[in-house]
Amino acid sequence: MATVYAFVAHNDGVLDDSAAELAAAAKKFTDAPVTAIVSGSGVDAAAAKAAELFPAVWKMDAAELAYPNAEVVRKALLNNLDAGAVVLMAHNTFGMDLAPGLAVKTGGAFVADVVAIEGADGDTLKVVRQEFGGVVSTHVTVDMSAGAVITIRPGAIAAEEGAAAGGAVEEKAVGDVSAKRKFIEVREPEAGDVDITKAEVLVSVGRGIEDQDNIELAHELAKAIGSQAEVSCSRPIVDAKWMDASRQVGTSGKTVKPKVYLAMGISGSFQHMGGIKGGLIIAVNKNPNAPIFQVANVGIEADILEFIPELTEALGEL
Ligand SMILES: Cc1cc2nc3c(=O)[nH]c(=O)nc-3n(C[C@H](O)[C@H](O)[C@H](O)COP(=O)(O)OP(=O)(O)OC[C@H]3O[C@@H](n4cnc5c(N)ncnc54)[C@H](O)[C@@H]3O)c2cc1C
Repeated sequence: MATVYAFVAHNDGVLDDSAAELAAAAKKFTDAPVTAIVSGSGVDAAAAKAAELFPAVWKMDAAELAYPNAEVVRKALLNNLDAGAVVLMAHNTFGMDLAPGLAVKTGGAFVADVVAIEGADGDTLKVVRQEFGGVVSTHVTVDMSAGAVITIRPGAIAAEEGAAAGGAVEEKAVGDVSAKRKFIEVREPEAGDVDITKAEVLVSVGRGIEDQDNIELAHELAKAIGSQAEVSCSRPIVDAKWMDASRQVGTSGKTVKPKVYLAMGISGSFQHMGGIKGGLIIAVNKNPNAPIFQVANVGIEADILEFIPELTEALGEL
């Protein structure tokens, strides 16, 4: 098998959780050393962190890579990758932009949004993807003989605890990365009313809450739980303008790490679940086949419009 690379995401010198997940994902199909690729401007700290997870690290450090422009990064990768390379990256917003074009340019196979890796037999890789919002799993074989670009769903493959690779960092010249796509500006999101990323307990409501007026039920439950609890939501609730975007959990919202996550009337789309990192997930849903029951630690089949007030009342009696 050709060299396996992991393109790792980072921010301000801090590696994204997906970096360790990519290291674990690679070990599921190769015993060979995997090279992490850290791209950006001023990435010494991120490269050093990547070296704790991977036996080798390529540092692509250049002013042109300061902003996440997939066209520029793709060119820098193509200037360095060897023929037949197998490249893993997170199935996040940037990975979705970078990966397909990279596969086209390298001529390798492309598999998106992998949730499990079953192993490899020679150049044939077996992976699992999900269809129909997670209701159906598809087992896919991938011919990696001409290389491959594989995006892995964040949170789907568990990182290894306490991995210490002690890798060596090698600086790579990025080469010609002139691109038609130009960086214009970074727009910070408006500050919201609460910081759900700090909450220990999240009462999170989805479309199952049915009506804007019912959102008050979630606030009452959070109040009954105590000051460590906040209310968060899935994206349809923000789209309906029933809650501020600062409360949205998911790949296009916030990433949260509460001790307890109460998912109320949330189906469990990967875009939502991708924003939950750790903690006990308690899902309440009236549909016994809701995909969230496959990933929740505790599943309760109930109507949340009855369950939430009952739980609030019971907590009030403690
Ligand atoms: C690029 C992109 C980015 C996205 N980013 C995000 C994101 O960051 N966060 C996010 O959440 N979504 C995101 N989405 C949307 C995502 O795909 C789903 O559509 C969304 O998460 C579904 O929200 P939901 O679970 O609340 O609604 P639904 O999928 O409609 O599920 C509602 C659930 O409530 C249950 N229910 C209904 N009534 C009741 C009741 N009375 N009691 C109990 N259960 C009930 C139903 O059985 C169902 O399971 C994104 C989509 C795209 C394309």
